[in-house]
Amino acid sequence: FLLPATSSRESATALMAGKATLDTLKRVVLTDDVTGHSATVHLHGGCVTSYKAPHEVLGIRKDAAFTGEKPIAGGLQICWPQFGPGAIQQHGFARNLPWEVSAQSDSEPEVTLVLKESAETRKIWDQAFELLLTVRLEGDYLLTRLTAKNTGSTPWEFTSALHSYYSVSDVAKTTIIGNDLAGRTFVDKTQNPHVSTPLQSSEVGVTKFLEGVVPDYKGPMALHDKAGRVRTTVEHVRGWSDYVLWAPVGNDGMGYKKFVCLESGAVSRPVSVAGGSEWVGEMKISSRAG
Ligand SMILES: O=P(O)(O)OC[C@H]1O[C@H](O)[C@H](O)[C@@H](O)[C@@H]1O
Repeated sequence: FLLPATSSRESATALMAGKATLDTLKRVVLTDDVTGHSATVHLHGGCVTSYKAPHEVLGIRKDAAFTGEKPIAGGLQICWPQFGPGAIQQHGFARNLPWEVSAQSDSEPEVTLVLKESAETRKIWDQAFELLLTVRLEGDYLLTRLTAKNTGSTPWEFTSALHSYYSVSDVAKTTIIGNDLAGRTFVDKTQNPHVSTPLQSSEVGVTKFLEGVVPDYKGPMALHDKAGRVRTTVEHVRGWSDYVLWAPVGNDGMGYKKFVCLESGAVSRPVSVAGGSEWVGEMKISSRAG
C-alpha cells in the first residue's frame, strides 16, 4: 500500500490550514482539523486515493502505478461512461484521463474536480458531457458526489461505478454485511453464464474469488475487517442503485489479502440523461473501530 509521499512541508501546511491544497504531484489533500480526518484526490482519473479517518480506509492494489499511464488501481476509481464489459474500454475512460480542479473552498475541506468532453473522449464516445466529482470531509464521514451532465441536446446513456477499494487486514477474516441482505438477488459473475441467486445470509464472507452484483439495493453495506477490528460503512444517498462486490482472492500480484472492493454502482441497467439534464450519485463512507 504505497502512496507517493507528500512533502512534509506541504502536508503540514495543509493540516494547519484545514483546507484543500493542490500539491505538485497533481493531487488535492483535504484535511479536517476538528476530526483529524484527511483525504487525497488525484487529478489523474479523479481518483480518491486515501481517506484517513484517521486510520487509512481505502486500499491501493500492490500493482498500482502512479505514473499517469494507466488508471490508479485503488481508492475510489471512477468507472464511466461504461462499467463494462461493453463497446468501449473496460470501465470507461474517466479513470484514465487527467481531471481539473473546478472549485475549491478556502474554508471547507471540499473540492470539486471536472472532466470535460474533448477530442480524445469524442473519439471513444461521441457525446457532449461534463463529469464532476465533489469530495468532502463532513464530520465522521467522507461524502462523494458524482454528477454526469449532458451538455448537448440529445439524450445519452451510461453505466458507472465508484470502483471502491477498501483496505482490510486480512481478506479471509472480512465479511460484507447489509441489514436486510438475506434473500436479495446476487448476480454471480464468476459463473458463465452469470447466475442469479438469493443470498442466504445478510453477512457474506470473502473466502474465494468474488465477483458479482447486488442490484437495486441501497444498503447501507458494511465491511467488517475482523482482524483489524474496523467496520467501514458505505451508504448510497442518491443515484447509485447497485453494489458491486469484487475480491480477486488468490491474486498475489494485486495483493489480494489486503483489500475488498465494495463498489457503488449504476450497472444493472443503463441510466439515460436527457440533453441539458444531469444525473447525480452521492455516497458516503464512515469507518470506526468495531
Ligand atoms: O483491473 P481493472 O480493470 O481495474 O478491473 C478490476 C475488476 O473490476 C471489477 O469490479 C469487475 O467486476 C472485474 O471484472 C474487474 O476485473
